[in-house]
Amino acid sequence: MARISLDLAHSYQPHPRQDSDYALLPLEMAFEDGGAYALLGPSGCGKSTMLNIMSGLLVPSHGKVLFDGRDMTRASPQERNIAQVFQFPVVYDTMTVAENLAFPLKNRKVPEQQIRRRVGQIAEMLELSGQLDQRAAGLSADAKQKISLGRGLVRPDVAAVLFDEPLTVIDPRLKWQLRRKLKQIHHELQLTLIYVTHDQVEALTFADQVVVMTRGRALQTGSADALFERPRHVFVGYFIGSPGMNFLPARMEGGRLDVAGHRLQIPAGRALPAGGLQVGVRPEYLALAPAQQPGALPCTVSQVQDIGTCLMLTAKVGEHTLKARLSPATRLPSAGDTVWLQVLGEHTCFYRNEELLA
Ligand SMILES: Nc1ncnc2c1ncn2[C@@H]1O[C@H](COP(=O)(O)OP(=O)(O)OP(=O)(O)O)[C@@H](O)[C@H]1O
Repeated sequence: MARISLDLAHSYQPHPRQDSDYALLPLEMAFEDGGAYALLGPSGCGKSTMLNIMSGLLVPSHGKVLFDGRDMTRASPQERNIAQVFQFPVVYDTMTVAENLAFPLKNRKVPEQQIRRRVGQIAEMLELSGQLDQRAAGLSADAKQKISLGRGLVRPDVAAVLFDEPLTVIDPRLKWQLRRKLKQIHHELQLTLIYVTHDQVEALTFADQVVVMTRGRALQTGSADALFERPRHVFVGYFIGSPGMNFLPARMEGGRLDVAGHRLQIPAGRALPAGGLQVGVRPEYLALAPAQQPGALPCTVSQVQDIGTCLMLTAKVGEHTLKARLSPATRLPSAGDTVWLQVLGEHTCFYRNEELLA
């Protein structure tokens, strides 16, 4: 295994001139040995480009890729000792499940006995033990993709295993199970796993560290908790969570804080600089408050939905919409009612130019 560090940028164009010409803007980051990472972001943000640069399928147009401090920028995937699992199954139909799983080990001339042991272990982890002697040809797409996952995980000596949206073809019911299984496999095998997805649930279930990306930028790398509690960029606040973070325009002037046109008391212990700000608060932390309570705003209810585990309240403060997750025990307001929502509190984040300030 290896610590993989990147200090690079990539453009598919020969003469990039502006930020939009880059699939990856200049970034510096490291993937620690044995970690479980996810690269998360919307389509086209640069996830596959970053993965392919790590695997050696793509040479970055600028900068370097280091494995344990060694420059591997131009090394092939074989030289890097990387295993990859793609969106669609890569299996040999004429081989049995066991032969497919053994293939990467046979290629490396691993002794037969060790191969049998490792194939047995991986098959058991992925619940393929009962199908080891079956030919891959007759298997379902789910089972074939499980074989691909197994082939990625079977070598104990790889620098890292890279997964590019590996659960796309998997049936939704099995998807949930496999996500958890991969997490468990990570704990058992202690391999470095890097997993590309645009699905936040997939990323947050699987990974210890999630890299949130947009438009060629890696905005924040953090645990599920850090990304939820302290998004360092408004995009992270908006992209993580369901629904995402609420944002309201604010302004500090002459030591006074104005949020969406209302004067509010600055929360204790927060020093805010003068000028324009954005206030970010998660729907989970917006609570109903008594009228005129410090830090609360009067809002007009647009909609209340009972979504089982909670009530989802949609309300307007001026032209701005807020979403609040309220406990099911809450007395139900009706559309058109005025309610006070506690916007400022210990979980509230303040942003300037989209970056977290406090
Ligand atoms: N071979 C290529 N040649 C030119 N441009 C490319 C190439 N591959 C990707 N791009 C562009 O680079 C940007 C990043 O693409 P990339 O595939 O890395 O994003 P992604 O986050 O993996 O998206 P998706 O989830 O849709 O696969 C996009 O604007 C894409 O159009």
